[in-house]
Amino acid sequence: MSHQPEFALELLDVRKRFGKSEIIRGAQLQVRPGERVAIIGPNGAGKSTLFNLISGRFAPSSGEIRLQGQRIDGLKPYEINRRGLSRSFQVSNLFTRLSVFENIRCALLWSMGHRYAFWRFLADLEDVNERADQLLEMLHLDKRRDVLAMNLTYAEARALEIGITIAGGSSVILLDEPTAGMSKSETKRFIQLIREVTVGKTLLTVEHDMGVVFGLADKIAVLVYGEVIAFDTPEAVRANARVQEAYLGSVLAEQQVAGAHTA
Ligand SMILES: Nc1ncnc2c1ncn2[C@@H]1O[C@H](COP(=O)(O)OP(=O)(O)OP(=O)(O)O)[C@@H](O)[C@H]1O
Repeated sequence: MSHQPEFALELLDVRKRFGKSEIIRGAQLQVRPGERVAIIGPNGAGKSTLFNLISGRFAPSSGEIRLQGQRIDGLKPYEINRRGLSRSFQVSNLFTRLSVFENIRCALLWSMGHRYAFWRFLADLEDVNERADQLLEMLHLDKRRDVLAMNLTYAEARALEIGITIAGGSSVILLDEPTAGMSKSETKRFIQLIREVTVGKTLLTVEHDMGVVFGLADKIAVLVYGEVIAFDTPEAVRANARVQEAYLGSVLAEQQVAGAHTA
């Protein structure tokens, strides 16, 4: 039995400069296995940059990033993926001319191709179709199995995208604004779907919609000017005076006003 590290993902004094400006300024974060974490913060706080650092698109200027206790900072995105971290792709990265089933099958084959020796790969090939169908059922896409990806509704395409992200069996999943562009009822269903398909996994999302944040996250990380100023349960973050002042007070007020107008 391999022992499980205390943290699935750790950021230790992570910094990132672009030219002269330091965008991530000593970010700290310790995420336990199985936690669902939403990263929130004002525009330009560095949320996307943080995701790009974790997934290996950028290397940090200094600091450490650890996945299951092992350093991953400076590794290439595919190497980080191989170690068990998967980031959602944009809808446009679906194979639009392949069916839903074929998209999932490709994701499974791709992940197996680099994880297994060739003889093992051949043996496992027989299981792939079955596993693809299981995933489609979980995603509630089984009835859309043979539809071309280009003919899916927006919400279905986002579900397929999440299926592709989790297909490889990664234990840490990064989702960038998973419900962006969805209606209120689609969003509600989609949060439930994300909860179902990520059971047992560690989940990080970047999210602007506070309804999604409070519906999905066990913990919230508040990023302001490249620093994590709070990392706690939704209730504690909501009550945190520093967060209220820096960010959440105004956002919640705005979203309540917006909600009142659309209600
Ligand atoms: N490759 C880059 N080169 C130079 N500056 C960059 C680069 N990427 C991001 N930045 C700058 O870093 C800052 C933070 O951007 P980032 O997109 O990470 O913020 P964010 O919190 O995701 O914002 P939003 O909520 O608006 O998406 C911005 O000022 C942005 O201009």
